Amino acid sequence: MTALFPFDNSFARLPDRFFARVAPTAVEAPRLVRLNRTLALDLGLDPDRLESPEGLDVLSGRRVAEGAEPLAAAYAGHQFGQFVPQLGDGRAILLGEVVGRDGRRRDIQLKGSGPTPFSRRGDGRAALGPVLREYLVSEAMHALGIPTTRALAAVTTGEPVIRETVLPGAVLTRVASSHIRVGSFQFFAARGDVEGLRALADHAIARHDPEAAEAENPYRALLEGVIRRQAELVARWLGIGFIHGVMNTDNMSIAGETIDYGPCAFLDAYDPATAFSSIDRHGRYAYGNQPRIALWNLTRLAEALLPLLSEDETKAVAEAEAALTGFAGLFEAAYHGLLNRKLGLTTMRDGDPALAGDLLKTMAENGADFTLTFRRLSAAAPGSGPAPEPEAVEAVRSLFIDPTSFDAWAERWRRRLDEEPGSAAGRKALMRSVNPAFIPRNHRVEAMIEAAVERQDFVPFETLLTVLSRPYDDQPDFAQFAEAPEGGGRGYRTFCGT
Ligand SMILES: Nc1ncnc2c1ncn2[C@@H]1O[C@H](COP(=O)(O)OP(=O)(O)OP(=O)(O)O)[C@@H](O)[C@H]1O
Ligand SMILES: [Mg+2]
Repeated sequence: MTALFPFDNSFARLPDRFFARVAPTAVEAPRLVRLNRTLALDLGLDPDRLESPEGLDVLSGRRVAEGAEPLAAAYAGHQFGQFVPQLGDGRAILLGEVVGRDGRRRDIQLKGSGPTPFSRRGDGRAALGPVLREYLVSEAMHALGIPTTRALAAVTTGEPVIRETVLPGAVLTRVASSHIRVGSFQFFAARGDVEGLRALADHAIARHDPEAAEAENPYRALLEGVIRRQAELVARWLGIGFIHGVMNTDNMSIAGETIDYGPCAFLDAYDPATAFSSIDRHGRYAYGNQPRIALWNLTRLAEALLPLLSEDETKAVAEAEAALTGFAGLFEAAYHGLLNRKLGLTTMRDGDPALAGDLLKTMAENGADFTLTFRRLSAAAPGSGPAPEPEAVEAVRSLFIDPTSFDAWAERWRRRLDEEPGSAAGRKALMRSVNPAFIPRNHRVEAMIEAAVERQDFVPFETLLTVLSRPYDDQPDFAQFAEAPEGGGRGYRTFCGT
């Protein structure tokens, strides 16, 4: 019989000091909450077998799958600006890598599968609520078209985890292009281990930037690759109102995927100062700060890479600075390009960033819901055909405390659209493809978690997954899932470390 996972491991071939080999801890009474059958097929796996008792044993950590080489990776990281030289996978265990049907190599990792040598004071476990949040939000991000780690399965363990209260335990099977983080490089840099740093960089180049190997300075090319991916990723986050919530350097992926959905949340009413995480008291990781923090983290990566950039220290710093200088332009281009598409503009003119910026400012002053404003604008966009229905315009206006402030802006928008090529239908289709109707609204995610944890009711989880798998379609049967919460969702809080 063939193996459940056709593992083809490369990270496990790196030197011993990169990780601790450790098996998952067996759990009492595992039960499958959900298997992502579509993803399983994409990875070339057999979903029926994964759903069988044999699969459940592996997905819950009761049995080590054939070919797996379980390990917890070492990494360091800046947490809220403070450097911690040793973190590492304290509750995650990499089983190995598989090469999917698309030829892409992906990590298969269990999160919440028991203690590792990096657990510090933690129990190595995850509670059901955060596991369901990560499953749902990462899959929603994927459907929204945003680079992310994926969720292959969620299982309950049948064992309690002790947090502020006693909660049901769970394990998430996470799939990622890799789990190499900015903090992975910081781990070796902090130890002055240049050979470790080089081995990690070469591994990262092979996996994420193979063309960098041919560059004049491969390590600068790697740094530039990470900078480009992160600049584009953060622009995409802003485009859907995503707030990561804990952008520590150990939560920033070299592959450019969104990773670690601990305290993440989405904007309801637009306000760039929004920070939902209870431990983010100074708003370090607020919505509008994310580009600045990404650059701060990338600067830490560049510092870690200095010994590889050149043997001459002055030259190394010059290489790092030159690469980092590129961030602003890449981010601005991605962000303003996206904002323009959200407004139905396919060309870029000098005044466009100000036009978009003034809409956002008016939304902030008027408590307008971010997602609804842009989605409804798609229906209110004028074109070469008949004028938009008055109801469509009114649907946007009504989101603003002072609707006349929207009218003043909309006048400028219409004049700008008059200069655009293309048909009205094409414009609407473009806008609908970048302005989702459905995002994982915070109040819906909380209600879903409460139902599962308090009442063992997984129907809201399944329903939300269904709705969020087609975020750009109208889905009239699920219209209530597009609605904003009462009061713009301002009092919402998320909690870390669960
Ligand atoms: N319950 C726990 N037991 C042991 N270690 C933990 C626990 N919770 C968090 N940690 C560790 O604390 C550090 C910071 O946690 P953080 O919340 O950023 O990550 P995470 O959600 O556990 O994992 P990841 O970044 O892999 O998604 C990580 O090294 C993590 O492994
Ligand atoms: Mg983390």
